[in-house]
Amino acid sequence: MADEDHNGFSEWGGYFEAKKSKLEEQFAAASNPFRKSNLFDGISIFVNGLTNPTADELKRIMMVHGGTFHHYERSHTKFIIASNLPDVKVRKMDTSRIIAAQWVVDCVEQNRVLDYKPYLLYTNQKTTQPRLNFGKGKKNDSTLDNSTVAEETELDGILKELQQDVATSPKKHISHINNLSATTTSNHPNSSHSARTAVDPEFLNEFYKNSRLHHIATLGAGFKQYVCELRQAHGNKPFVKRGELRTLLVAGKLLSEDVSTKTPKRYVMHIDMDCFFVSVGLRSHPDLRGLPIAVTHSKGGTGATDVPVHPQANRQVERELFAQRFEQHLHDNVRADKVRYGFQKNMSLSEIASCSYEARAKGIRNGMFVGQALKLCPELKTIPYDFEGYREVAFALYNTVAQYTLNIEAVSCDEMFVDLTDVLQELQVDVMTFVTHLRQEVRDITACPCSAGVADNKLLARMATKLAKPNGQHLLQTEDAANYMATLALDVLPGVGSSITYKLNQAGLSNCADVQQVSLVRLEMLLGKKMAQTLYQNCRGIDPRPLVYEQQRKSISAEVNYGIRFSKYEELEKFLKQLSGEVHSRLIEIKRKAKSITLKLMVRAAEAPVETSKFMGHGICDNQTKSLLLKQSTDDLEFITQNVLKLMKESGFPPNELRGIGIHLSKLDDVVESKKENLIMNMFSKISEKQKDKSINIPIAIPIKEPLDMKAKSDSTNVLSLLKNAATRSKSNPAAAFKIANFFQVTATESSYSSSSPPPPPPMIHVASWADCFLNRSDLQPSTSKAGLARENKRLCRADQIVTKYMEELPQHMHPAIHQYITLNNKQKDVAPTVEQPEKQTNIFVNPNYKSLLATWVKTEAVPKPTDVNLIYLNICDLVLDNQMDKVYEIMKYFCCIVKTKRRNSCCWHMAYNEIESNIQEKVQEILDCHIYIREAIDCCKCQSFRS
Ligand SMILES: Nc1ccn([C@H]2C[C@H](O)[C@@H](COP(=O)(O)OP(=O)(O)OP(=O)(O)O)O2)c(=O)n1
Ligand SMILES: [Mg+2]
Repeated sequence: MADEDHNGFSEWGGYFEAKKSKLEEQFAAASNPFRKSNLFDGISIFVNGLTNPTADELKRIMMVHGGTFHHYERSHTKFIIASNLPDVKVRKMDTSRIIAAQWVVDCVEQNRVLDYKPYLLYTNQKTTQPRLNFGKGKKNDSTLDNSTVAEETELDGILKELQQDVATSPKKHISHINNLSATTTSNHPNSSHSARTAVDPEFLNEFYKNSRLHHIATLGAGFKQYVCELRQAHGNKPFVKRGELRTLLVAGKLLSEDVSTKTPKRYVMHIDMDCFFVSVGLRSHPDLRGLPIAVTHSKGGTGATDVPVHPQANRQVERELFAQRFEQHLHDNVRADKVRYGFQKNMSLSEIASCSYEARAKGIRNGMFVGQALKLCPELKTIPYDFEGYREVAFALYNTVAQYTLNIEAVSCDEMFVDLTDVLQELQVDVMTFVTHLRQEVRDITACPCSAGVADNKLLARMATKLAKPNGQHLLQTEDAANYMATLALDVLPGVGSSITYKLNQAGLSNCADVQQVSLVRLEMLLGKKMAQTLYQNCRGIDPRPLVYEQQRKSISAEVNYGIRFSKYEELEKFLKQLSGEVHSRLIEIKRKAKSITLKLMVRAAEAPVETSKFMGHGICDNQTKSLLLKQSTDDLEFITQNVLKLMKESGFPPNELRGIGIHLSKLDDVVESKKENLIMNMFSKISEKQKDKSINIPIAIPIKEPLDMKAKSDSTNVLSLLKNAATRSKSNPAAAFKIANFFQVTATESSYSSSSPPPPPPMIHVASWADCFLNRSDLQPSTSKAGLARENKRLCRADQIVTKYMEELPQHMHPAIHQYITLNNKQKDVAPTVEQPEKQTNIFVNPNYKSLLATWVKTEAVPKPTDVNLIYLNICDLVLDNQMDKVYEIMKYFCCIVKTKRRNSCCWHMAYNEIESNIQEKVQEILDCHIYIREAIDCCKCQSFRS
């Protein structure tokens, strides 16, 4: 079958081969306890079409009498049981194996295997068309004799008895089953138990080839890496596709709104393939387009609503236990409902990875069990996985976007965020025209539809995609965000899972609209500071998270939660060695070393049935983890394996109680990162060398020539003096001059400067040296991480703004000197920290003694130096960005109180405080779209500082 060649199972003999083997094993496992004889030992049947007895009944007969029932026809299927088959079908078949169902019945009746030839349905006298054999088959299809009926009744009786046994008395059931298993296991040493469990040395390979979660996780991680590589390889080269698009726009082949007059705005796009696995699958099943389709391991049809269930499993018990756990411990009603409706008797527990929108219209959802889905929509068609296809389409999607921009944050194989600001500005194209063009290109290349959402942040862009799906696009305007968010449920927000939803529900908050009505303080009481602040913003559509383009792996793991059935420690040890090898090879692949090893175990819960409803599944488990922090990072297989075995031994769980095992390597060091660090170190050492050289050239104080004709004064170390002097001399802006002069006249009476003082300081702007600064140089240590640097840049821009604003009322002629000051001050900040203490805490308010720091500063300094004012502002700003609004409030309140106690130069401090406060208010407005109310305020008639 063509599909099988591309479905990732080819090495396994193809998807259906794998599936068929599994079903055979399931059948064998389920049959063992029912077995009464080995009459049909070595005989397999496949039932094609309607028969009498029915396929179900024949299946039970085979179970009881040691035969094999094939759900699919296989090359080694001994007999095909049928009553009538279409000619076209028969022509292609080996008719020498097609027999009537009565043969089975007669064999049971006579308790021996009869010659099948008289039961052949066709004789091959004609080569073109086999002739229907009106012999035994026909006669026997018409009625069942009494003995068959009796046999059927007996079989039904056995089954009912077993089921009742199972339902009413778990203990009795288990001992009964154990007895049965003991006999059957000894009779069948090669039973399925070892064939497809983790005991089988081939198991791990096969598991990973078939595990969809493994495939999507690998692809997702792969694309994060891929984006990094593309970005590094691209450098500053132009994007070819932008040129092509420009040509189309110029030629009028693509019509765009005129955007040239619009203010540049940030545009974040979220793009996601529609029912990804289905869309890829439909490329090779075009005839199924428009129908309810699901991708799953299950073949669907009646096979999915009537699966053989291991008699040791107890679906009813398991269903209730699962539901209770989800509801009571995890408050996860979605999953509780999933098991309640999906664990019904004999329904397939295969999960639907993806379903078409036609299936969704019938109530089917991704992740639902196939059995339940078929109850909702019996005509649901299932198609197999096509892992190679997903890879191919995912690459096409990423490559298409990457030809326009590499400002891509990879999310998964079918989903990413893209910052379009830059490409839109360059092409002067309107955002939705661009998105239409891009989506069409993706569709042309992949033959799969995708949807896109656009907004000014990631959260809103993702929400916009929800509005766009399927096969659409949506622009969510910032001004509509809060109203739109109010319509949404809480669990659509990032990081809001079942337990947070539960907590909020308990507090009477059931959706985003409710949360919008609640104060931040109340949310903090409910959820803790960090989550509360995120939720406070998110439910209003505010999301300050930047896009992360170069994502680093933080951990790597290999987990198996299927087929884990050990009886001896040796089997477990062998498997742990194999799994260690697997996780080790993944570590080597990404060229990393790990410092922490964690063993994750799923241990059968005490109350859980020994065998699981899902064939070889994990059932209800308690999760246990054991970790080890190594002295040194390692990528040594032997060392990792030894530690894994040690952790296993320490855990003390018996091998037969394990249902899932995972090895997790974390605290990864990074070859690339350490290279980068070296680069940074080198760069810094070069800078500091340059700085040494430059130190001769860079003056600590820069003489400003005209127009300031002020005399030099060595102790003029702050901008205030400059402001004062400038103000008193300002002629160009009388109003400002008046204001500033007024201010300084007032301060002058209190300060050492007075109108009667000697001539003002010289025309020098002092570059505040670290020694001048009240706070440590290390307090201004910029972070070397990317995020830190980005934040630092933002802070520095802001620092410029505050100084600029601080002095904006100065006459124009002073500006060059001030700019010079800022530039040098920033340069100093950039270089200085690397010379001495390269790693130190950035934010001074992290220090628990920050209040006394503030107090000492205000008390000991005569006037606030701009360096310190900036530092305080920047550090508070960081707290705003980190959503630590309580702390911001606390600091500002305290700062204001202290400033109010200042007697000398009080108005300088008033001005500094007000400057910081108004800038912080601006920042809060920008980020949280609100105003922070600070109870304390400066109320000074001298400098006219009043809260507006
Ligand atoms: N638990 C999961 C999550 C995802 N997938 C696979 C199947 C999906 O097709 C694909 C992409 O996941 P999406 O969440 O994007 O789902 P779809 O693309 O199927 O649907 P939608 O149109 O809602 O995006 O990943 C999976 O197998 N199991
Ligand atoms: Mg998708």
